[in-house]
Amino acid sequence: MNNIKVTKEGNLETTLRGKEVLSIPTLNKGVAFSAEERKSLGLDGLLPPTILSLDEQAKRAYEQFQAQPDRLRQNVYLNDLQNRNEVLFFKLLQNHLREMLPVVYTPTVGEAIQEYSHEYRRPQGIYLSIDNVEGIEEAFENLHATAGDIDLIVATDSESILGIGDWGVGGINIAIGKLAVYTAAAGIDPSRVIPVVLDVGTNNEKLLNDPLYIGNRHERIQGERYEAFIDAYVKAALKYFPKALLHWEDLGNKNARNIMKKYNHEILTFNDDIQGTGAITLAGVLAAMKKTGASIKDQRVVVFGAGSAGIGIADQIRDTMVLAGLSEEEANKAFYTMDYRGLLVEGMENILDFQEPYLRTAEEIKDWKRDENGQIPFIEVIRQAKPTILIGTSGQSGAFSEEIVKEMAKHVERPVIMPMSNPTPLAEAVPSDLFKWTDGKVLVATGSPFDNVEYNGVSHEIGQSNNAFAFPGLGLGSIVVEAKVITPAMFAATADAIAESVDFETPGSGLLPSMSDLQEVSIKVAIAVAETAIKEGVANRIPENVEQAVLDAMWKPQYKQVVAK
Ligand SMILES: NC(=O)C1=CN([C@@H]2O[C@H](COP(=O)(O)OP(=O)(O)OC[C@H]3O[C@@H](n4cnc5c(N)ncnc54)[C@H](O)[C@@H]3O)[C@@H](O)[C@H]2O)C=CC1
Ligand SMILES: CC(=O)C(=O)O
Ligand SMILES: [Mg+2]
Repeated sequence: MNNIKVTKEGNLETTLRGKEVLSIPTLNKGVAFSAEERKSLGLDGLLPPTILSLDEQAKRAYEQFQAQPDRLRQNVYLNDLQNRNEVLFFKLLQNHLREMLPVVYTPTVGEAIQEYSHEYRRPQGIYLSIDNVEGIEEAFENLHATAGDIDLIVATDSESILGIGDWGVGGINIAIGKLAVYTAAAGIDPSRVIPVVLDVGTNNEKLLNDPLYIGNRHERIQGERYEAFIDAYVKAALKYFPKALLHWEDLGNKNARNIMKKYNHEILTFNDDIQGTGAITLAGVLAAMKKTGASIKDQRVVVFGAGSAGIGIADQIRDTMVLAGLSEEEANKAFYTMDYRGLLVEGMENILDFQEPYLRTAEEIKDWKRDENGQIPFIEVIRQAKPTILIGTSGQSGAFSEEIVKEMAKHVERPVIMPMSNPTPLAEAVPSDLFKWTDGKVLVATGSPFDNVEYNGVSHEIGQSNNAFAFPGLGLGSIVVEAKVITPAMFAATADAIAESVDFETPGSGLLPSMSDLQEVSIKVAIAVAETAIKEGVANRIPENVEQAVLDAMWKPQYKQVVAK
């Protein structure tokens, strides 16, 4: 912002005074302002007299957090804190990452999104409306930021929020949640990011009928008007912030793929649900191969839920199989993809273009049992395909039933099962059941956090197969080398770096690293991504020492001295 500058010495310099200083979350330190700052910034008498340190404030904030009656209230509390004092919010989050990540991110962010219009207190980020395409540039203009000020923009149109569907303007909270993870995990400077909601209306009747709903109160606009709106957003974002990474979140799967096709080869951008999720799941699969000694070339994979995440995952595992020596055709044949109609087979109606590589032929399944609708049900797919890996990206709570899991376990020594759907209540299975139904043989990772499972005297940590392990480091690495685009090799490097961080020694360790190591893992990912970008020739900036450049770029939750200008 024009009235706040970072000086050469690393101080914050501002022309603002008094209450204005206290109202800007990037500037505000509350009772941590020193006597000198209070004097020069016109804060004397506006604050209680005692000065506390950041650590002391964080202790008090933690007490306040703990006093909240439930997770949603904790989310609202933290959001409020972020809007008051950014450094304190991130300090608290860093101190209690494992405990608070599920509050600012999945699962609780899902509740906060649903309650957005009722819990609304202050705007955060920018709200772009399809009914005012001409206003997009003005919205960016109103941020009063200059070209070099922004590194990252996370945008959603809220059509497919986690597994809970269309939540209109409230989807901005997923962009805010993802950005909090970027900062907590990879030290992306929170003053250099923008959450964006692309409000194209909503098909959610509950919102349309809610008198307090604060988004566009009409049906979702699709087709040419939608595309023009998206294009206007991309153009405006890059006009004002030419180096910014554009992250797409929770779009409907058709739009998500179209946007990827249109922009991914041209600008620095990626789709988190398709590509970030592909990378983290591939990491889990690679770790499973290492734990069992199996080869990725020999896997048979059932993808239950062939949408954005499901096919994004299939694509990245398939590409890795090809690198390991299979032909593309052989690799495609390792997959059995399913949607709400059962197994996807050639000739079915309404097949989406990104699902096509994985369709089974009529010949292959001619002897498979069909249900009364002529479709091939889940249990038959498991019986016939004998998968070694089962991925859940359907948003269908409990779909991995005892019958399904026991059938799978009949055919494979160590079944790899990943119920990836978020938030927690939508998981296809809960880990404790998976241990029980497979006599403890399962290798499991889930999308949302789950407690350890005690089985046969060992406490098993449940790895979180969530793109939160992928996007922060991917973003940081790309930003540090000013990548022109994100290449497939950069996603592969992300997966490798995560898989290498898995604990293969400790009994009961998870299939993915522990969330407590999120920052360490994200740094490794960032270094690997930056190095790969340089190797691939897509880096605009080549630091002498990549590791140092990554570490230097990381923002830390510490107060800067605020000086009056
Ligand atoms: N763990 C992670 O990092 C991530 C998890 N996800 C989760 O994956 C789930 C799906 O998300 P998206 O791929 O974005 O949605 P999507 O709508 O693109 O895909 C969902 C797919 O599930 C299918 N489906 C619906 N009902 C089904 C049923 N009864 N049986 C089989 N398939 C069924 C749909 O036809 C569709 O193909 C969500 O719960 C989301 O939270 C998504 C992205 C990342
Ligand atoms: C984690 C995530 O991106 C999702 O569930 O949509
Ligand atoms: Mg998502």
